[in-house]
Amino acid sequence: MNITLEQSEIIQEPLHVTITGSKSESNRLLVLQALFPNISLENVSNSDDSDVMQMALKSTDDIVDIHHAGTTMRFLTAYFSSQAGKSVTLTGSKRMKERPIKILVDALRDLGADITYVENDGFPPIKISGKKITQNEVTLKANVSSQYISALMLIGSSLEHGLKLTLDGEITSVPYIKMTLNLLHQLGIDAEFEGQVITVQPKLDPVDKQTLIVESDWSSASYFFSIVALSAIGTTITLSAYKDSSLQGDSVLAKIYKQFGVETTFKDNTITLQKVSLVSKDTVITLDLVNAPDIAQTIAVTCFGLGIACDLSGLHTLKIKETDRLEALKTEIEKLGGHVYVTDKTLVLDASEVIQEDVAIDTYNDHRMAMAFAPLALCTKLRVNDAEVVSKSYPEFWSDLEKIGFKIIKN
Ligand SMILES: O=C(O)C1=C[C@@H](OP(=O)(O)O)[C@@H](O)[C@H](O)C1
Ligand SMILES: C=C(OP(=O)(O)O)C(=O)O
Repeated sequence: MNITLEQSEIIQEPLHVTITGSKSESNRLLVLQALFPNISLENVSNSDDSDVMQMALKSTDDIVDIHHAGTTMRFLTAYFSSQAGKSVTLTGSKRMKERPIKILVDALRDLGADITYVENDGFPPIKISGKKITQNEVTLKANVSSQYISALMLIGSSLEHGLKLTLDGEITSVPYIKMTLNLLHQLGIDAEFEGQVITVQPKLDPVDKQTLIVESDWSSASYFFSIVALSAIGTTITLSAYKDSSLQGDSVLAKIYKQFGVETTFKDNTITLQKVSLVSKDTVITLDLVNAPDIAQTIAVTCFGLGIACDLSGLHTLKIKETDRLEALKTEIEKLGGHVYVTDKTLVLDASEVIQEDVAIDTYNDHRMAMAFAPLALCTKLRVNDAEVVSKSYPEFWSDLEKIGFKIIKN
């Protein structure tokens, strides 16, 4: 489905949006629930990535296709490796077969797991023959994806001797590791993350019966921060359901968007975003996003829409996500008339006055390409190709934009 976004103003009241649960929290908790069925979950994400996680955990098929879902692929690789007697081949989309998994597979093999590559070494699909894992110490490289580390942590307490992970080198996307740690703690699992070492103790007593409520997704909230940043002073949008102390690293948005004149306040599980000041055209937004890689696209496009420069670093993981997000951002912003310079870990955008009208944005099977560019409809008419990609994390994205006044025509 391709769509056209007519140049819009957000005028409809009340400007309130309820966002589905965090897909990162949901996918961790779904794996933990499979290990500890005593727990119940509320506000689980309705994203494709969480749907496919639920489907895979229930599946009795020999082959499980997890499509584009990175966390699902990585978390299930660890989970199925530890399920004695279960044999499964995990596969995914064309892009998933290009997203590396060797660091995780090597770590699991070091622990005694039985995993073989079905097509190309180092990449899905993989065939897993589940085994009882008794070894508990492993070292793995930490600068490629934190998902490998979270995957191991999630199964750690179900292993006979628990786990001791030694992280080699710089650690990327640290808040996601802390999110995993925190969820383990909520279940009463003894786990620590000190320096370069993570330990997870085996859980000998059953986990207490309890309900965990997933906080709504902060990465999804980022598109509304961008919308408010690109709107007139006074524009206000409220989003729910959030917690005052978030486990999601992307909650740093509230601090970052202050620089774009957006004030964030929190009350009763609702965040209120309000445009309170204009941003000077000679502002340069300089940020290291190593802890919040998923909001890089949103921020780059906000800067482009405001006509200001940015200098973003810490982006080395963007090349191995749903698409090469650095190249995709450069191509699409340049189609709109901007100037972007990328390396394999940085993105620099020049300040520019002009935004070309009626450009068709390609989305490269990447939900965040579609959602990050959509707010530009406040500046010009634009088109978005394959707009249905948003369902990977936020299926109601387009209908929520319509609710707040965006004019969307399906082509
Ligand atoms: O653990 C998680 O839920 C995630 C970790 C991050 O990946 P990397 O650690 O590969 O950067 C993030 O980009 C992804 O969207 C979700
Ligand atoms: C990178 C992402 O997801 P994943 O790695 O889980 O596919 C994302 O949602 O931006």
